[in-house]
Amino acid sequence: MTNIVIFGVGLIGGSLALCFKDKPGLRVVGHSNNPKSVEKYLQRGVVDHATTSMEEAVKDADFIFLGVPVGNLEDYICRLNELPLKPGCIITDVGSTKASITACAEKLRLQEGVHFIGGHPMAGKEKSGVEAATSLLFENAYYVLTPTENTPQEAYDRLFKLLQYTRAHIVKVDANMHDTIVGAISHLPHIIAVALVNQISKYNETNSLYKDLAAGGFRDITRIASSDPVIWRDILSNNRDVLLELLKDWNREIDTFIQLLSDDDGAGIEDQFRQANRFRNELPERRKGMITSLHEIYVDIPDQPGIVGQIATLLGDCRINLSNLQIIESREDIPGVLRLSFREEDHMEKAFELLKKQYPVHI
Ligand SMILES: NC(=O)C1=CN([C@@H]2O[C@H](COP(=O)(O)OP(=O)(O)OC[C@H]3O[C@@H](n4cnc5c(N)ncnc54)[C@H](O)[C@@H]3O)[C@@H](O)[C@H]2O)C=CC1
Ligand SMILES: O=C(O)C(=O)Cc1ccc(O)cc1
Repeated sequence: MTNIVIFGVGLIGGSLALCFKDKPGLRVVGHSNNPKSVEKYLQRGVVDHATTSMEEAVKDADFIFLGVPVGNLEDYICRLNELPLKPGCIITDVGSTKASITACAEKLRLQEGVHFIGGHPMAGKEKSGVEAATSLLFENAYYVLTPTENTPQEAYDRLFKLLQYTRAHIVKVDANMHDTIVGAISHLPHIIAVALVNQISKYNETNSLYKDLAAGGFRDITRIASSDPVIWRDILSNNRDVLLELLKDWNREIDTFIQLLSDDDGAGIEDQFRQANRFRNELPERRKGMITSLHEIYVDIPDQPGIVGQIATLLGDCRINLSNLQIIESREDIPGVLRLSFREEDHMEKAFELLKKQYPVHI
């Protein structure tokens, strides 16, 4: 039996638990300091066993996942290192930053035969808590691991193998490089979304039409401003140096627009949009990105007349609301791929369950 222990069974910890739960030979144990949370994990069937005792949780652990906020990770590793751990145990985390935790684990002398490998499943959402957890969260997303030169290959391979249950694409990245890149593509956009919402909310105090008229585009690019304040306080503080540099660059981009507008430089504005269009259109089509605004699934469909209508009717009959439907590849020699978008996550999940009985479906 392989024992997997999860500290912090929230959105990410809970989603991992659901990926491993009921898989042959795996037993999932959840830990919380709060007895009510322990009850909740069991009631929701997210784990096989749950406890408030750290010592009991880790007694036979083969893998320990830390799903707590970034600001608590170092404390957890230090406390775990004081407990009797099983030789061969692998400790890993899911924190959105990787440099400081990887350096901390390197510096700390972990018990003989115990290894830490940093991890970051690069998928999530603006909701938090075990209530928002789903086994589909990581499917087709990247999952970064940050082993160091001291990480035994055997330990990396074991974690890599276990993580196949997430159906994510596991990639090895240097921890510092991770923080630089993820700072740019995830942390900076979260700051921008929050700043934009706060700017508009101040205008709204004088005229509530701002809120009433805020539609499509505004909602799309500000969805992530609804993310958990404590989780994001910790991420931004932890990646502070990288973000301060990125924000200086951001100011330069904004200054460019100030200049273009002051000069009434229409061609320059067009050029900014052209450049952005080019890069954005090159982003991977079918990979679940960091900042997905819609819930989408992809269905491989046979190239036969009426098939699109049949799928739409099937969903409609089950009261599943589609927000968009698009054929993204259709040639005679390959099946078409249908992209179905949903505004509601649970509608996407229902559609996934329904359609997978008849067609290959990907997330
Ligand atoms: N939210 C997202 O989309 C993503 C978050 N992450 C990372 O995953 C980790 C967890 O984030 P979420 O699952 O979103 O948060 P969450 O709030 O859903 O879950 C956090 C869990 O940690 C527990 N917790 C909170 N404060 C604690 C403390 N002081 N001591 C012990 N336990 C505590 C909570 O009870 C909860 O079970 C964070 O490190 C975050 O950076 C990684 C990928 C995506
Ligand atoms: O909601 C989104 O689209 C996100 O960007 C989620 C997210 C948040 C934090 C991460 O470390 C990784 C992914």
